[in-house]
Amino acid sequence: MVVAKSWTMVRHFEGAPKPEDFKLVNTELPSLKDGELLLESEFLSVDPYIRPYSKEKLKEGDIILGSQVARVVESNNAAFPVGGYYVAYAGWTTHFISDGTGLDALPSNWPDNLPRSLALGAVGMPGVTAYYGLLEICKPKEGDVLLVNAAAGAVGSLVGQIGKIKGCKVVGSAGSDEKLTFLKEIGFDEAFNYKTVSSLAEALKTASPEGYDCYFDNVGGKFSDAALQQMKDFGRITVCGAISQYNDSVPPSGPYIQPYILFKQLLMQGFLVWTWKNRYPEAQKQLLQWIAEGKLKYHEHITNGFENMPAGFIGMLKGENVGKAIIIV
Ligand SMILES: NC(=O)C1=CN([C@@H]2O[C@H](COP(=O)(O)OP(=O)(O)OC[C@H]3O[C@@H](n4cnc5c(N)ncnc54)[C@H](OP(=O)(O)O)[C@@H]3O)[C@@H](O)[C@H]2O)C=CC1
Ligand SMILES: CCCCCCC/C=C/C=O
Repeated sequence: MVVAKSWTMVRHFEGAPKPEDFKLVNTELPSLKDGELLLESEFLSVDPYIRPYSKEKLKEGDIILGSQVARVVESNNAAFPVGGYYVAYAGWTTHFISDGTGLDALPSNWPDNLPRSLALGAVGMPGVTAYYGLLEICKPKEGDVLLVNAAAGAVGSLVGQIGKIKGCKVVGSAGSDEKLTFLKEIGFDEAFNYKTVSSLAEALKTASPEGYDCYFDNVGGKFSDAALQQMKDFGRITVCGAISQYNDSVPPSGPYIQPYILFKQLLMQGFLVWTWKNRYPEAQKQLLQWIAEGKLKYHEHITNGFENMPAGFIGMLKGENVGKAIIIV
């Protein structure tokens, strides 16, 4: 008999998630039926979307939302042999039974020397987000100036590097000086700490006095209010995330942005990676190639131990991570 350990939601989050919002439960899993397989999580992902999506998708007592790279340890389904690795959205759990629905095999050309955890990061959902969110909405051209915030994180660090590959000048903002050093190491031209600058408007002007052609927004809120005013005419904006607002229970009122969009003739579009689900392989192939060529660097922020998963999640939301936040079971 296999016992699955799972993190469940004690109560809906109010404000920032807290350790007491999570409860670890043990569940004995039943024997497999025909067509079923048992998987064991190897790496789990903690992502910002868990905070906003929990409200609509979970009820109290449910397993927390999330994805993992998991190995088949027992199988009654010939299509999923023992030893195979898959990305699943089974939530925060060490073991789970599946009939194969929704399991995504790692790309077939996965190099032996690459950690499988990258299937949750640079070659997974965040990588695909950076790839299509930047290339299909911002449509960067050689010589464009690109701005990205939460720049040292999973998505932002890839957006900046893809911008460099496409010939942009890249400006990033992040929340610590350690992160600014990281951004310079991976090729950002300019970087500033949004927590310590005296004025966001001045920091944006100093980093690019001529303004910005492309803005990849992971943060929203006051940062976006300032960034919109620094856009060049006909600038393109990908609204990928709004992490500064995920803990708000009442939407804050901000400046009304229509005049900036109107008089600068900006293009601003929301992006959800699920819309690109059938084009994952194409992006993953290119991301793997850039990694192999040394053009795309990845960094992971590892939390060891399934029991530390809430701390890893809370820490990521607070900005403790450089690169992709990963839990090793
Ligand atoms: N639309 C889509 O399909 C997808 C959207 N996303 C979005 O992209 C964004 C980045 O996700 P991901 O790369 O996985 O996460 P990150 O690895 O970037 O981790 C989150 C980061 O957000 C920053 N942050 C937290 N609170 C604030 C705040 N109040 N103001 C500014 N920055 C803050 C922190 O960095 P710092 O130290 O710099 O503050 C933290 O490290 C999120 O908004 C997420 O929701 C992600 C995947 C798919
Ligand atoms: C229930 C799974 C939701 C995955 C959402 C991926 C898009 C992310 C949006 C914001 O972070």
